Amino acid sequence: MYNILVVEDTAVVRKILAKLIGANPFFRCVMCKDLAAAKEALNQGTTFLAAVVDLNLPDAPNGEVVSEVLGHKVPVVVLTGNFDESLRSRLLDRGVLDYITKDNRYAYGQVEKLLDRLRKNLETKVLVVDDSKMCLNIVTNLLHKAHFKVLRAADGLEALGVLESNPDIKLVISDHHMPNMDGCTLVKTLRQKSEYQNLVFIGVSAEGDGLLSAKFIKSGANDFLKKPFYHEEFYWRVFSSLESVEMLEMIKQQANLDPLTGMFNRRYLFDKGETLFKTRESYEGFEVCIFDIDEFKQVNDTHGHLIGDQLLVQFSSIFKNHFGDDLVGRYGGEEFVVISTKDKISLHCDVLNFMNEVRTTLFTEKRMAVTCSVGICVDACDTLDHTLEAADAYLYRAKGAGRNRIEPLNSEVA
Ligand SMILES: Nc1nc2c(ncn2[C@@H]2O[C@H](COP(=O)(O)OP(=O)(O)OP(=O)(O)O)[C@@H](O)[C@H]2O)c(=O)[nH]1
Repeated sequence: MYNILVVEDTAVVRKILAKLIGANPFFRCVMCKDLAAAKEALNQGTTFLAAVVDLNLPDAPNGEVVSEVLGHKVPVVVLTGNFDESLRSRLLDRGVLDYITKDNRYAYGQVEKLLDRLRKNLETKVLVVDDSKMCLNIVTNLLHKAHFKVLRAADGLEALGVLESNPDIKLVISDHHMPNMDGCTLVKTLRQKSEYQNLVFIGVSAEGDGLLSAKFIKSGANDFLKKPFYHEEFYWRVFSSLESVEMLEMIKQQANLDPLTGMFNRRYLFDKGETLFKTRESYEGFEVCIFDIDEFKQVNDTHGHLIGDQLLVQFSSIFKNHFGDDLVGRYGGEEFVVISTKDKISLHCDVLNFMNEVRTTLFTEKRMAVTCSVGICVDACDTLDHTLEAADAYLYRAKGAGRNRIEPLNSEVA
């Protein structure tokens, strides 16, 4: 949980901010009506992720709260009705992270979005690459103020080494003219490797005739900044590049998940399953199981589709608990798949334990008893598809033999 300090004298604005910021499960708001209350909150030793402050307070009408909060090294977001451009630029120069005016209803959403960005930054590693110590320090300082974790390198070659030993770096901010390897060569080299396709890369340079920015972008950079840059532009370019890549990652992740149960879907099972299949020699085993809930149609017909959905969610949650070490997913309707690389006896025991839990569980608010049937193929066929087909044939046999059983049953664990 991260604390957010809100210093605002208008009750209705406090209420809006409390609702918006409070809706974020990571945030706890500390509300102050004036500078005196803010001082008290800051001096209590509480750590704040950021502060959202109004400039015109009853006991501090000229933005005095900004110095107070900055003095405690807490990032400041000004939310004000004051549209004075020179005041805005003076405050930004003093290190205020952003100056947001209350001129439309989106302003409040913008504040919440910025706070959430700061929270995500705590876990975001950035590599700054520059041969000038002074430039490295300026950029590092800006990034630290926005809560990023910062690593540094003096040229492109050194950057490659830092990236190799820190695969969780999300963003590179790189100068162009450097000894050993320049910025454009660095980004070109990175984009040739599959592991760096999602890395955000921002080129920076004092050379700004347009040719270099084009060269950077053509080499694979996401954006370009001309030195010297204004820190507001720096932050928003960094934030928006990160957000685009995060959005793409989220879409990719969603594309792999079944929306009802949150389990991996068929597409992902095939993709990941193929990788396991190709490398199966290196594991203790390679088995495929297909589980199918017995007479599930009757559940829908008797209690309706929503109860059927509830049952699937509950079933999949038990399923995930029992096969946490394996590749598992929803194969279709009421069918679930396990692709396992452990030895066949261990897998068989897991299957039996799972089926026993299903048999003894009462499902949904209707407290229904449920069983399932399983087909297991313990010896990989020539392809993954054929292995799945073999497991499916066993499942068919289990259904035909009366359901609520494993086919074939391993005599060593039966
Ligand atoms: N509620 C709900 N039902 C689904 C979903 N996907 C598939 N189904 C239903 O699952 C039922 C599967 O029925 P059948 O294939 O006849 O199988 P069954 O009734 O389980 O019978 P056996 O497999 O032979 O034991 C169908 O009625 C589908 O409409 C879903 O996401 N939610």
